[in-house]
Amino acid sequence: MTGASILLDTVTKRYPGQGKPAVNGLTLEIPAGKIVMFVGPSGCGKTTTLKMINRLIEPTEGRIVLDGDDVTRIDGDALRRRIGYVIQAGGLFPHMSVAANIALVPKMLGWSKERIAARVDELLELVSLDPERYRDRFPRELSGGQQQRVGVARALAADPPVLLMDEPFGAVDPITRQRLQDELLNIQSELQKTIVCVTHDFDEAVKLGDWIAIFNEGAQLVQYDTPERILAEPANEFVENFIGSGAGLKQLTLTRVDEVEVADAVVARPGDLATEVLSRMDAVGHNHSVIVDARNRPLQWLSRRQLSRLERVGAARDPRLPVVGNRATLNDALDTMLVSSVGAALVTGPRDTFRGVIDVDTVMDAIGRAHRHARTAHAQGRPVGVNTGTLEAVQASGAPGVPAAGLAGPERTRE
Ligand SMILES: Nc1ncnc2c1ncn2[C@@H]1O[C@H](COP(=O)(O)OP(=O)(O)OP(=O)(O)O)[C@@H](O)[C@H]1O
Repeated sequence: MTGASILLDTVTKRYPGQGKPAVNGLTLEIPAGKIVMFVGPSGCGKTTTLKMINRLIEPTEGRIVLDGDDVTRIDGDALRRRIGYVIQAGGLFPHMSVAANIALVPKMLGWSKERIAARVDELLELVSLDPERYRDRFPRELSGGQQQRVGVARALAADPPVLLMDEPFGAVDPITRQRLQDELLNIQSELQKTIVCVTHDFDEAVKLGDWIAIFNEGAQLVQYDTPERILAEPANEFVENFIGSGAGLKQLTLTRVDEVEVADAVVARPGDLATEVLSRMDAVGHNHSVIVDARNRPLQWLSRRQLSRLERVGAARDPRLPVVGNRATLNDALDTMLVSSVGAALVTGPRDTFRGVIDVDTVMDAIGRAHRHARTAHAQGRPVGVNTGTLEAVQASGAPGVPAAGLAGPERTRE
């Protein structure tokens, strides 16, 4: 694991001229290598809390502890080199190329030219941008999603243990957002950074978060728990309202396509005889066949009727093919199925290769199982989150919120 643990220890932020503190005595443990999502109503102090971690905002009181080191008083610039920071739309410098944007921190750290160039290409590959095509472009020559990818690459440049993200995917369309979220999860499974992310989108919090912190005004922590338990056992009415309607449906966001069994399909290749494909479909009672290219990537999904009009299978790629990646959530899969004429979706794995078919029945089964699992899940290793004292005090008192106490209910945080 490369992530570092973070502790906010009784942290308060008072802005000059403001009556109430923006953040009030918050003690929050952020476990190493996990994704923690901050959600809550506008102005509740999410961004202030996030920016106190890299001291873009200085806490008025309290301590910030990174992997056991008190970093509250160390040089802020030095601290920020250990913490990647991603903001909406990437926050790229418009007059600098993609490569120069990514190279910012490595340059400051005095890396050699060769090392920087190699790192830039490695990171572009990591965020699924072809280095040859993109390294010399300027931000205005990129789509919103591509800019966001470069923003993530830049934040990861010097391999920091911590990544802070402030509404990273707020400015892109829903489909691009879904892809960027999937990519972040893929990157995270490889790198295991500690990621703290502010979002306005509760579904995004459920999809990405190992832990979700739900705040009310003054960064009062209302519930700090796994997405499963927040959905199954909201701490109070505030959380219920925040989750909104369709908590059952949101369970779909908890399960990924690679966790459910996908169905086999009759697979054919360009050039195959249509009659031969049809007879293979007859043999297994299937009404559709998936056409894949030489690298096993889906090209078309043909019905009996479509095949019966052909002599041989063609090589064209259907741009409207309903495809989901295996890191997508069942919610994403359901969205894709609903616009597909087949009422199902094709699932692809690494390098977009075809894995199988997912249909509505599979999704419905999974909802039932997710619900039962959430209710019986253990709350082991739950990090502390309170507005009522230091970590030591909370632990010494054995008060609600202590991870070792384990069974502390969701009512453990005081409002
Ligand atoms: N520089 C500042 N000076 C004075 N008050 C500020 C400053 N920055 C933020 N605040 C106030 O502190 C409170 C918390 O703001 P913050 O930006 O942390 O909230 P947030 O939860 O991130 O909000 P949003 O979801 O709208 O981005 C708000 O009441 C805000 O008006």
